[in-house]
Amino acid sequence: MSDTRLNGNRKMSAPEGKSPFLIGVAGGTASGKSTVCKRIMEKLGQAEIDNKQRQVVCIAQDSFYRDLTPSEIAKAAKGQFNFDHPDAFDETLMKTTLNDILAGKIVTIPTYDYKNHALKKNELLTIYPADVVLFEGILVFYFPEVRKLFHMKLFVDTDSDTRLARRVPRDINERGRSLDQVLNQYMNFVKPAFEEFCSPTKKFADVIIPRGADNHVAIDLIVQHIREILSNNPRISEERILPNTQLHSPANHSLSNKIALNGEAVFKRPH
Ligand SMILES: Nc1ncnc2c1ncn2[C@@H]1O[C@H](COP(=O)(O)OP(=O)(O)O)[C@@H](O)[C@H]1O
Ligand SMILES: O=c1ccn([C@@H]2O[C@H](COP(=O)(O)O)[C@@H](O)[C@H]2O)c(=O)[nH]1
Repeated sequence: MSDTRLNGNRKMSAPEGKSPFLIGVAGGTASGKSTVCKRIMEKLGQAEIDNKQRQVVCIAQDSFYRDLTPSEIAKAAKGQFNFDHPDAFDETLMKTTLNDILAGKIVTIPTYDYKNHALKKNELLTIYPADVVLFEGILVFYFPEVRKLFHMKLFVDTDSDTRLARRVPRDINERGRSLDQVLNQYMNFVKPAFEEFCSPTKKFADVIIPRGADNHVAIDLIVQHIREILSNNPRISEERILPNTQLHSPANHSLSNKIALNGEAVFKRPH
């Protein structure tokens, strides 16, 4: 059965299932990308829903780190491998997987084990066709062929002091690093790669979210926009999705101070 939907000004056909609205969420390490995605899912009433039933799903770019060679594994163990360089990712797999998702296919992706610097190939996540797919990571806008797949591009813009202050405890508590390891990796690889590869991709964003998940106005507006897109889709009944977002009205008048717009419209259509 063929499923055709109007997604912005591009008509997409998904013979095997739904073709989702694909949102890229970029930003430096610990900027709050995952937290912003989590908030969006919560506000769309998706957080508690079983994986198979979800209309909004989130995928991390970390699931597309490439396999390391034995000498790279040795380097990684000594904190000498650059996980912030585009070459650390499997661009082809990222592209194929996102294209499969856009074609409405069910895909499986591994989760990432930061302690061992490797994909957990026996812990696969199944991504079922959904209405909205969020794809978050430091370099999701870096690769042109991946970038062009997004219908909406968000950049989480949190200052570098805050990001480092968040990364240190996170990497120590959740990713098995010592303080020295975190700081050395940050100085040698993370910071220079952010400046060279991640920060320049901010210009591709449709919406820049200063302060990440603290920016409730930006998140509410994004949620509202997603809700409108979904309600324009005749296949999705209103009650299945999206209780109304409460916008914080006192802040509405000063929107331009809250969201840095990168273009003439708040949200651009697919390009
Ligand atoms: N607005 C915030 N206030 C306080 N802590 C935050 C905030 N946003 C994220 N964090 C914390 O900072 C760390 C990194 O956030 P995360 O969303 O995982 O960033 P990213 O996905 O960009 O690496 C996590 O420990 C998270 O709980
Ligand atoms: O084995 C690894 C793989 C990645 N990293 C670091 O992770 C961040 C990206 O994840 P965020 O959640 O966006 O912070 C990247 O900066 C890598 O340096 C790692 O340390 N080890």
